[in-house]
Amino acid sequence: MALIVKIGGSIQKDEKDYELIVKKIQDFSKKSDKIIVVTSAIKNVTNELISATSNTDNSPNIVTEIYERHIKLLSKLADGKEFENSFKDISRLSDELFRVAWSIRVLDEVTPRVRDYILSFGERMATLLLSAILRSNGIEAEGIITPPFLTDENYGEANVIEDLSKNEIANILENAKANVIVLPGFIGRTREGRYTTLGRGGSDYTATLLGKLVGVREVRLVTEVPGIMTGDPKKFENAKTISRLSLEEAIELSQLGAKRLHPRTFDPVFGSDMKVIVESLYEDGFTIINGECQNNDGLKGISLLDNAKLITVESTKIVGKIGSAARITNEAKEAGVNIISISQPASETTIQLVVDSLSANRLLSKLEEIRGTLVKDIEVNDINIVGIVGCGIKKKEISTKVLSIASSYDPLAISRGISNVSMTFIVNKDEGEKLAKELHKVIVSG
Ligand SMILES: Nc1ncnc2c1ncn2[C@@H]1O[C@H](COP(=O)(O)OP(=O)(O)O)[C@@H](O)[C@H]1O
Ligand SMILES: N[C@@H](CC(=O)OP(=O)(O)O)C(=O)O
Repeated sequence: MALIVKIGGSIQKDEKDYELIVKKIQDFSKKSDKIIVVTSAIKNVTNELISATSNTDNSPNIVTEIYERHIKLLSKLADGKEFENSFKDISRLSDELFRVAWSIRVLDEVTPRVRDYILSFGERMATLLLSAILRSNGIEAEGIITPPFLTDENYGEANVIEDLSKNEIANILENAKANVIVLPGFIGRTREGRYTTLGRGGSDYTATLLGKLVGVREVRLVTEVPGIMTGDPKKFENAKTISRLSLEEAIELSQLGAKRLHPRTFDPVFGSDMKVIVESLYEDGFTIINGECQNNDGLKGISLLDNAKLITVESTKIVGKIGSAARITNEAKEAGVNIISISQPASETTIQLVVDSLSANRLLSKLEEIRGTLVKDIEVNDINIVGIVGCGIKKKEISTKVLSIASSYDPLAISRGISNVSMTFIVNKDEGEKLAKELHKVIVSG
């Protein structure tokens, strides 16, 4: 039975990391006759490529630095013929990237299609590097840089066409010469052969979707933290690994930003008996994700989103008027702004929208255009979003406890997520961290 192993970008930074990755793949090879390794771009490369697309003056320098990092790692970790061949392959890809970097510098324009094309180099170069390192360490591995998925043309957040991709993947597996196949995560291609990306964190989603399309039992997401934790260990000092999450809990936590997982990561797991394991390259501890809520489930994890704005649109003209909410949300659509949360009191006098701080101004200027018609007043507040997840929240005694803690922070809005396994509180910006830490204490103390 094949096994899918996703190697995150956070654990691809230096020689030590690659030594541990080699060891991990060797260990997995003892248990599984076919391994599909999905790789992300090496640490920070996607962010750097994004900055190349917004800071076009500097793009040739950025891509030169990316190329040098790959070659430096290759020269330390591969030798002889392996080094020579892979050096040529990585250099060929980098030449192409360098030419694109110069064109965007000259044109000072990057379309969504070109942006995805540029981002695709991160995962493609990582595929060449990782497969070369595995081979240099005696693992029979083949790197295939063609993305395994066919997608639509929704650049930046492409949708995978599953039936066509299934055939593609079957072809890849049939023609592969090695038992360890390294594929690029995060990227796809259209039927015309143009590169697309699936959205940030998309390699985790690549791994689970491949798992579904190939029909595997287990997908392993290998990263720098020992599983999905009760809170981001960078924000919550005493965060602990969550040993098991039901699918609903995992979906809620990933949507709320835990472990920077792509929001669709767990979609492919529905209706299958595939389990997903999130584990660390460096230490023991892992999270198993599968199945439904269990009776003894309590509270599992917390998230704190601290860069959001609450936009309150006030208008007596909204009351009882069919289509007014649609009109407001359509402004967000027109502005290309994702609505994180939306609410309206039964009096229908206001509509509250929560959006990312970075996109708030785009929405505000669209709303200003309809001031005086549908919109009377607009209020903007800096807020935090605190989300708490766990099947236990369905139990009255647990939800009462959570609500009573939150009530002392005077939440601006409260909502519940899928299958009632989460609660989200919108609070003023200076209150979020305190509330999240207090709720986190309740989770950790069980
Ligand atoms: N609840 C959480 N559990 C674990 N990690 C979290 C959580 N919330 C946020 N993170 C952050 O996610 C990071 C790992 O995600 P990411 O950098 O995308 O890894 P990778 O590149 O390996 O996919 C961790 O370093 C951690 O700071
Ligand atoms: N490289 C892409 C895809 C990805 O999933 O990366 P990572 O596994 O490092 O989160 C990104 O940064 O969005």
